[in-house]
Amino acid sequence: MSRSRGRGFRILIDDRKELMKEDKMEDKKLTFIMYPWYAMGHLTSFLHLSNKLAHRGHKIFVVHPTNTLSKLEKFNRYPELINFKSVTVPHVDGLPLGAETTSDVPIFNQNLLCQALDITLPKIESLIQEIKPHFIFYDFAYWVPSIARKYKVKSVHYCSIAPSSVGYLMRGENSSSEAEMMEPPPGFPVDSSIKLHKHEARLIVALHSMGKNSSSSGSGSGSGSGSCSGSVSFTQRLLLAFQDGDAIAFKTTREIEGPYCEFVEHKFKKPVVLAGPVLPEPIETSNTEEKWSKWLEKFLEKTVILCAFGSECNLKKDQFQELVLGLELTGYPFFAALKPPIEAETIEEALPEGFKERTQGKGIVHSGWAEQQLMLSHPSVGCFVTHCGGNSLSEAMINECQLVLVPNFGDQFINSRLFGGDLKVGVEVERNEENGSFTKDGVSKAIKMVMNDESEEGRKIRANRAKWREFLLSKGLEDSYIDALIRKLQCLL
Ligand SMILES: C[C@@H]1O[C@H](OP(=O)(O)OP(=O)(O)OC[C@H]2O[C@@H](n3ccc(=O)[nH]c3=O)[C@H](O)[C@@H]2O)[C@H](O)[C@H](O)[C@H]1O
Repeated sequence: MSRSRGRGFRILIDDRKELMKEDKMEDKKLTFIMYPWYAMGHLTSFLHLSNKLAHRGHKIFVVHPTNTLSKLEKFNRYPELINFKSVTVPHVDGLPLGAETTSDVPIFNQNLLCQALDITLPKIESLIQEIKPHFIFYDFAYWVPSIARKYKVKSVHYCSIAPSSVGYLMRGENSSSEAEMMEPPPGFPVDSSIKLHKHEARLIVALHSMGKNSSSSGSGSGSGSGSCSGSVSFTQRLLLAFQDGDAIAFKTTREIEGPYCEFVEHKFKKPVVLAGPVLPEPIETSNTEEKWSKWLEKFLEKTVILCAFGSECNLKKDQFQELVLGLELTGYPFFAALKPPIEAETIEEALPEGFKERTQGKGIVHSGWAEQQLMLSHPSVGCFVTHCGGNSLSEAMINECQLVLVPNFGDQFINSRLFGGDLKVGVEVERNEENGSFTKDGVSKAIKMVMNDESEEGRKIRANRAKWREFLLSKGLEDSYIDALIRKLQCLL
């Protein structure tokens, strides 16, 4: 009897002994420490996986920024097995006072947040000594594997960024030019639609050089010696994080990103294990969400446009205004959860002239946090205008809303090409090639295309969207991936 247990892990089982050994292994309950990068998109991603592991009786300790616990507790479906371990972010010169996650820090200063987390090394080491886990799942903290090895703990880089993004963006220490970054790296999957526009490549090259030659309060020398270096650049950090662990895990499926996973496995010469779709568990509604749910109920099914740009994105004021004017231009009701634009203190002062009056009762631009998972599942929501953050896309894909893609930074560009190009489950808003700006007409056009355009392209996108949603929700898919992941992890022990 042969049983495929996931990519590249095919075993011909020809006797009960082998099955008995395997079943015995599956009974072994594991203990994990989860140490995510302090970004909401990463914190929620690690928690979603923790729920799947806890569902199978494994024990998990999740390291989190102290004051963000209130936003995270609601995701914990197994409080008897998933324990939060608060590790406060030390202050580093240049970080806003009290900064805890990427949403508190301007994007090009986030290397300071990296350096602040580097200072938590001794705390993480003492957690490993105290908890004695089988595994530590880590993120950007490239020094975790060297610490884990001291205590014979296996380390897995659980990457919240998709393999297509890792394969495309991680080019090596010597930063690529804009022209090189516009094209895929050598050996990239041939039928991939992923390329970068000029303005996107420019931002990526700037991101990769973030933190280069920065003096810092981090301590010790490079990885491998159980300490960390304060002057490591963002690129070096990510490369080390991929190179030094015992395995790399992604939240994706072979069916969607198999060729990209193989490219990454070959590039880093490291086992790549897949957690599958890691579908978010339903979360409890709160009073605030009740209020928004009642507002949404006023409208016909699948007619409201939901717009949210994640926990980090601050648009420039002119783009913020083009976005909300584009929502208005469609004539559909809309709910936008956006952070105030860079040049404004509040959403109010950033809204275009007369906008509030014109959209009274039909449109809301909400400043701050709205439970996106709940909003996406509401029957009135028919379209999701997203910045293409990894979690936002996976949360949207299991709901019925159509997708309009407005990537802003980093891996969001690659996610947008993957969903709008390879999978064709959504449409990208047209951008100015030189500076990447979009217009209200472009926003409105993209929304109408996916919502009601009877063109061949509109129909094709809606059909693909339904097909991939059905695949991700198919019975047994998620369990098969999580069970295969656990088996592969047990083989690492
Ligand atoms: C992996 C990486 O996470 C980062 O985080 P970011 O917060 O931007 O986006 P998401 O991953 O969508 O994560 C955002 C998470 O916050 C939730 N949310 C956000 C805003 C809000 O008002 N209410 C909510 O509930 C949302 O439901 C999702 O779970 C970067 O984008 C990066 O590009 C992405 O690939």
